[in-house]
Parts: sequence; structure tokens; C-alpha cells
Amino acid sequence: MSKLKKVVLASSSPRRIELLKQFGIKFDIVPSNVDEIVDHDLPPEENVMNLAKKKGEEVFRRLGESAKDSLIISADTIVFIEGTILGKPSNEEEAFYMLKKISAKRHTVFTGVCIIDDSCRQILVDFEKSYVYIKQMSDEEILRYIKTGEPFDKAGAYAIQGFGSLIVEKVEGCFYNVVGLPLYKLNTMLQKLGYDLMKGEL
Ligand SMILES: Cc1cn([C@H]2C[C@H](O)[C@@H](COP(=O)(O)OP(=O)(O)OP(=O)(O)O)O2)c(=O)[nH]c1=O
Repeated sequence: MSKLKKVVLASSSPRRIELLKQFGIKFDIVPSNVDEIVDHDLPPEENVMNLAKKKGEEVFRRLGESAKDSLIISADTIVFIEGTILGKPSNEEEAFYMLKKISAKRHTVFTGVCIIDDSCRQILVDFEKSYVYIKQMSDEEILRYIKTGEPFDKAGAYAIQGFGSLIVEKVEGCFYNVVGLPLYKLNTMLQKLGYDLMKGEL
């Protein structure tokens, strides 16, 4: 029988919180304090797995005793195009640069997922990738999109689930991976540890 005491989502992302909520499980929300520094010498999948793991481990350490027998889920999402990793834009200029770069092209979205299960002393880290095709955008369209305010806390400066749906022509692969939490991958990882979101179990 599982000794699991609680589930923690180590994230401040409203998308990740909503996506996990739909399975009716109870979980605490504890955002990590990790500086999201990308290592441009490492491949994108290594970056997202390293960052997801760092986020989970930081929250695990900070929770101390109360992390005992808990299961901590964390994730990190980036956009990868033509050898460049795009994180979250910190201002309008960066958002413009990113949107201009992904315009009329296909890019890859990588999300790393980390699960720390203290009840069985296991850490699983994996990643998912999806391909997203963005329509050709004029500078005016890019500026109009930036005005919605949506790009700022999103990797690659767009949100497929919002106004960004109007600039995405096509997605190949897991849609939820693009939103920030690849649910199919997450459940396959949970199944390796003996849980299943389909059974409302965790
Ligand atoms: C590409 C894309 C990204 N995103 C979001 C998902 C993530 O929240 C964000 C990428 O930043 P992350 O650093 O992965 O996550 P975060 O800082 O929002 O939250 P935390 O580290 O606390 O878990 O971009 C969308 O919501 N829609 C999209 O279409």
C-alpha cells in the first residue's frame, strides 16, 4: 500500500494548475524559486529536464519535513527554433523579436517533467516535444498581439490556448505539452510509479 501523504505541484503557472485540477485530485501549490537560466551549450531537451528537476528539488528541500512521503510534480517549457532557445520575454521588444522569429515557420516546444516520489524514494525526469506552425505575421499583427498582454509569461511569447490560437496554423504532437504540462507523458510517468490519473488516483 502506498504511503503517499500528499501531492505538490511545484509551479506558479495557472495553466499547469488548471490542467492538473481537472482530474479531481487534491494537491498543494508551491511555486519554486529557481532562476530559470538556460544553458545554450546543451540541447533543448536537456535544458527542460534539468530545469524541471531543479524546480522539484528546490521545492522538496524547502518543504523539509513536510515533504516526507509526498509526490512533487514540476515542469519547464521552452520554444526551440533554428538552434535558438526562447524562454519567456521580459519586455515588449523581446516579445516582438520572438514573434518575428517564429512567424511563418515551424518551431518545437519542449517540456521537461520531473516527479519526485518521496514515499518510494524515486525521481523520474522525462520530456515531451511538439511541433507548432505559426502563420506569417506582419509587424502590425505582431504588435496587435503583444497589446493583448498575453505573450509576457509564455515561452516563445505566445499562448496556444488564448489569442495565440489565432496565429497557430497546426500542431503536431501533444497539445497540452505546448500549454506547459504534457498530460499523456505525465500519466505514463505516474503509471511507472504505480499511480493513474484515469483512476483519480494519486
Ligand atoms: C508555448 C506556450 C507556453 N505557455 C506557458 C507555459 C508555461 O507557464 C510558460 C513557460 O514558462 P515556465 O518557466 O515553463 O513556467 P512558469 O514560469 O510559467 O511556471 P513555473 O516555473 O512556476 O512552473 O509558458 C503557454 O501557456 N502557452 C503556450 O502556447
